[in-house]
Amino acid sequence: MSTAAEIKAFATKYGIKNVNLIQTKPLINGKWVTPAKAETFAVDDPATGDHLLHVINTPVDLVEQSIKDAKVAFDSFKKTTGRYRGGLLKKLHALMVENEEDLAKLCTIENGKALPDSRGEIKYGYSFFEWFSEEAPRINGDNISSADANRRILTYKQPVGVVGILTPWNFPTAMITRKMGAAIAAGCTAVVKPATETPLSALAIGYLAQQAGFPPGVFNLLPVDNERTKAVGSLFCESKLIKKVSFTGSTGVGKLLMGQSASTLKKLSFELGGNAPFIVFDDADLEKAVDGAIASKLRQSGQTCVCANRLYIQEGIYDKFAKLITEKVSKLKQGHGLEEGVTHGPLIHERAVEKVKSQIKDAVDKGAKVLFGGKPATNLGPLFHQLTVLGDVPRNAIVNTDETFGPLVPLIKFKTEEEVIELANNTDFECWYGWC
Ligand SMILES: NC(=O)c1ccc[n+]([C@@H]2O[C@H](COP(=O)([O-])OP(=O)(O)OC[C@H]3O[C@@H](n4cnc5c(N)ncnc54)[C@H](O)[C@@H]3O)[C@@H](O)[C@H]2O)c1
Ligand SMILES: O=CCCC(=O)O
Repeated sequence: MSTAAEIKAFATKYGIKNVNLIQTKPLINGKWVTPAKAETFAVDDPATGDHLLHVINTPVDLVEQSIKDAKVAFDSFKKTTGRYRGGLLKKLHALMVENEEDLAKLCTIENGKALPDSRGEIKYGYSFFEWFSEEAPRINGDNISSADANRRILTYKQPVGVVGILTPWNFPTAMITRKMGAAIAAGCTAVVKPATETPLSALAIGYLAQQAGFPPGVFNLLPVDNERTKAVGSLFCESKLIKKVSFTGSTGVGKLLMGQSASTLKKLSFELGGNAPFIVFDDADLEKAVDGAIASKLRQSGQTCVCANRLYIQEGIYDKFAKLITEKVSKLKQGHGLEEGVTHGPLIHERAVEKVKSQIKDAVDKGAKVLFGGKPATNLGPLFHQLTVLGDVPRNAIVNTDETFGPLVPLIKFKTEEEVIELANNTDFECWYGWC
């Protein structure tokens, strides 16, 4: 792991005021643990490729120990009142507010997103603690009418037990706080494996949870490298002590985890991939439609699960829309997320850059036109790809069916409402609301 001097130098370099937020060891049963044989992995700045700090690669036996510790902690934590747990979350919320700017910087440094985006994430992240601090005291059951006059039916809500939390790099703070807020409010304890790319944001929450007075074992943080991630994923799914797994990430990994959970019939909550359509009709307000499309499609350089993936533009407004979105995208600024004025940072890893490149090549080979960008931007850093607008994207291009998770804006022309509804719904991803 990084030495105290390295951590101090890192904090000074990036203007992080609260140096205690920077932790590089796993948090197990209320302690920052240094294993006997301390292997580490590097945390990189995706904008430059520089190794920033080294974090301990938690050994599997310590992960197992932390699951046992979380179970012991659960046996008393489950008996606490919702009001007590709400109080813990309230304190943690206040501490995150106090350390907001430092947390935002940490997020940008390891994830690459522009600082204003990270500030938004931290606010979004701590809002879950505020929300669940208010929900915790009001976890009520139901009194249900019975068909039999001699009976009463009551339901109680009880915590499920130890929860395994697996979070992604694209919201290194908010995906932990959302899952953890709910678990703690309910009276569960948690073992968390943060994304390998972004452990620092997670460990900073661990530090603040300690300051907020979380009892030992209630919230455990287990950073591991990519190789060990698979072993920890299957351990969480197959452990009899873990009663629920919550995961945000790719559909492929979600399927794997679901398969691994069969042996324990685990309760699962997953948030996976998507393929959202963005539809613009001829009578749309052009400015608003273009601004909305950019905000949705290019947020965090296209790396959020709620990004629009494919843009359907009606033929009457198509040319004007294509011209305006190209103009507006050309004014956005890519670069290091901490640099003033930068709106878009790098992608997270080489696989992400390759996916964008291959979807562009596929669409262009099938007849799409590059209206803006179209190439990697290695002049900015190894993981940058130009923000790209493709026009006349044919319907057989892969981008119609496969999520990009990158800065590619594909414009697909349509004629009628019936046609576009058919196209929009022609996807393996189900509509959540049952409207479509
Ligand atoms: N829904 C979301 O918010 C979200 C977030 C990130 C990524 N994604 C999806 O992931 C794709 C690209 O990102 P990626 O390739 O880094 O995704 P990924 O699924 O490989 O990684 C996401 C997270 O899952 C963890 N993970 C990976 N393999 C695991 C395993 N076997 N067991 C347990 N955890 C494991 C990783 O540490 C990472 O933090 C995107 O196309 C998108 O669909 C979705
Ligand atoms: O990227 C997906 C997570 C973002 C969210 O659900 O708010």
